[in-house]
Amino acid sequence: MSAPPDKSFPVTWEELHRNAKALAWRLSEMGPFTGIAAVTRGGLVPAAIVARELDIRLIDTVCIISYDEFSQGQLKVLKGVAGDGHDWLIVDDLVDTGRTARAVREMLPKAHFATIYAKPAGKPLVDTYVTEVSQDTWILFPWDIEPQFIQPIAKRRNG
Ligand SMILES: O=P(O)(O)OC[C@H]1O[C@H](OP(=O)(O)OP(=O)(O)O)[C@H](O)[C@@H]1O
Ligand SMILES: Nc1nc2[nH]cnc2c(=O)[nH]1
Ligand SMILES: [Mg+2]
Repeated sequence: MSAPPDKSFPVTWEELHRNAKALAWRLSEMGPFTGIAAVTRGGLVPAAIVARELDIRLIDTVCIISYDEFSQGQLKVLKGVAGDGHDWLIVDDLVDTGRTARAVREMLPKAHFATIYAKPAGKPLVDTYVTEVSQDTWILFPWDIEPQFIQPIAKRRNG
């Protein structure tokens, strides 16, 4: 198991819902979209929220394995989507290095690619995003975390 990057950016369910709705507001001025391709697994919850807001009922999945916890390995595509992505929206939770986005874009070159979060290296690969996060920060999604005791700052500083 590799270690997480030093800086973390925890996201609550409420913040995620608010940001996914902000993404939907932006996307509502584009399209209309025939359907959504959610990039599993991180894109599933954002795609559900965007689909609800844009009244899209046709949802498919692009299934990719990329990261094992905090380190990226060889990309493995388990399942794609038929067609070239014309009038389709791709939704993922974030772009980091952009490797996943690049692979999905190659599969669906005509689709509109949207994420909630974008780090600088992956930003050029996304058509629409909501929040930029620095490259050395790890975003912690609500489904990856649970509340637990944490030492006061003073104690953490003094070792
Ligand atoms: O821009 P990149 O460096 O390629 O990273 C971005 C991808 O990494 C995460 O997925 P992950 O592989 O962790 O799988 P998961 O969605 O199943 O959690 C995230 O959901 C993006 O899909
Ligand atoms: N949860 C999470 N998954 C990622 N995959 C690539 N970058 C990240 C990140 O910052 N957070
Ligand atoms: Mg993912």
